[in-house]
Amino acid sequence: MKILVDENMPYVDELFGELGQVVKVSGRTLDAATVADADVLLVRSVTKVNEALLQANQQLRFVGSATIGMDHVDRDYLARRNIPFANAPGCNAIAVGEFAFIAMLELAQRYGGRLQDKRIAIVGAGNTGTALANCLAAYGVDYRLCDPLLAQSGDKRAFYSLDELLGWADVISLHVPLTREGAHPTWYLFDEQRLDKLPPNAWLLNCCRGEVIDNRALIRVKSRRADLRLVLDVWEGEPNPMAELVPLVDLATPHIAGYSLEGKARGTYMLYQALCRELGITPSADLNSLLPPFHLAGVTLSQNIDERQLLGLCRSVYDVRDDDWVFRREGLDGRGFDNMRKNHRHRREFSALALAHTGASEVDWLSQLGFTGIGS
Ligand SMILES: NC(=O)c1ccc[n+]([C@@H]2O[C@H](COP(=O)([O-])OP(=O)(O)OC[C@H]3O[C@@H](n4cnc5c(N)ncnc54)[C@H](O)[C@@H]3O)[C@@H](O)[C@H]2O)c1
Ligand SMILES: O=C(O)[C@H](O)[C@H](O)COP(=O)(O)O
Repeated sequence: MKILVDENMPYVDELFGELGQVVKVSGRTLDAATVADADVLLVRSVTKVNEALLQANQQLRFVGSATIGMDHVDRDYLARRNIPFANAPGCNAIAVGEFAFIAMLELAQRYGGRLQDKRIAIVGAGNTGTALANCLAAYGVDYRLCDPLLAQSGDKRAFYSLDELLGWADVISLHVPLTREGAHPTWYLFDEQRLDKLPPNAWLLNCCRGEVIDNRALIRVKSRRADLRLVLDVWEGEPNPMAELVPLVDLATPHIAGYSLEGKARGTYMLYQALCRELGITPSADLNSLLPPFHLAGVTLSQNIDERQLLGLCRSVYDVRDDDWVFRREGLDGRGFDNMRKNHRHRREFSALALAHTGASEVDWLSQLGFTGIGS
């Protein structure tokens, strides 16, 4: 069985090696001829999976995408051809939630004031939005959710309209899929008109898909609104972000908000489980054994920590300023953008760091934030 895999998917040899011959390819440039004799195709978000890619292949048994987003996959076409498909919902939700939380702590530190005093609007309350909400709740930050689809579906949480939240929030964090149809499409959800309604001194974070914000309009609005603070992990026109936009952004990264080692491992593992199901095999590999140990054995806290110290703790797990710095230097063209993503292996989740305390400090809320608590 030939298993064609995007080269940016870690742990494929360990997980799929026993199921067939693993062949690694560039997902960005994958073509129909290369896919023609594959039995299994495993992609990431940069591969458009559609008729053009698959028409020469008559033997494909399974397509998997190690991502949450599915806007790159023509699922109707796969269904018409009876090709089973799986993605990895939730695999990198914790990574995205922690990324947005850390970015907010960075902005608070950079511009004064405390994150704890801000009001946060989370637009899209699915896996990643909820992961951010969990971080904010653990730290005691006031947040509200906007998700008309979940509101209609009977989700019992309190929901607000986007316009209500634009009148309430200091910070807006975007966590929606990219959709062009339906009652609540998200393509250019933040067009110029809506960007103009951002409250004074607002922070706007986009960790979902670049095209949820009209990036040209954002350049125009930001050029006349110096008060706005921007965190962009995703860009219209990836892998070529608009060069004029990057200097206007406080924290700029190349679509790596979900790129914790844990998140990537979970993504590959979820596809491994799905393929095993499809083949009628019991999965034998263990997810936890894939991850390397964290470089810090643990941290002992001797007193309660303030926001600056919390940021220090978060930075010891993942320092977003490193990625921002490299991105501005190397990531601005397509090759640099993709290279940075391909070589991105340094980030862990809060759970990698074990926290002990001496008794004088309170660490329960840090466990809720995601750190591993090991008591006193
Ligand atoms: N930057 C990254 O590395 C990264 C990582 C993971 C996911 N993503 C992107 O983020 C998106 C969200 O991920 P998720 O795991 O939270 O997905 P999800 O499907 O769990 O949640 C998305 C939520 O958005 C809601 N929604 C849809 N349209 C909306 C609208 N117009 N207004 C408000 N809410 C709306 C949906 O009802 C859903 O609850 C993914 O589709 C993917 O494109 C990016
Ligand atoms: O949708 C997702 O899961 C994320 O956007 C994911 O992190 C994208 O990463 P990629 O597949 O492009 O490597």
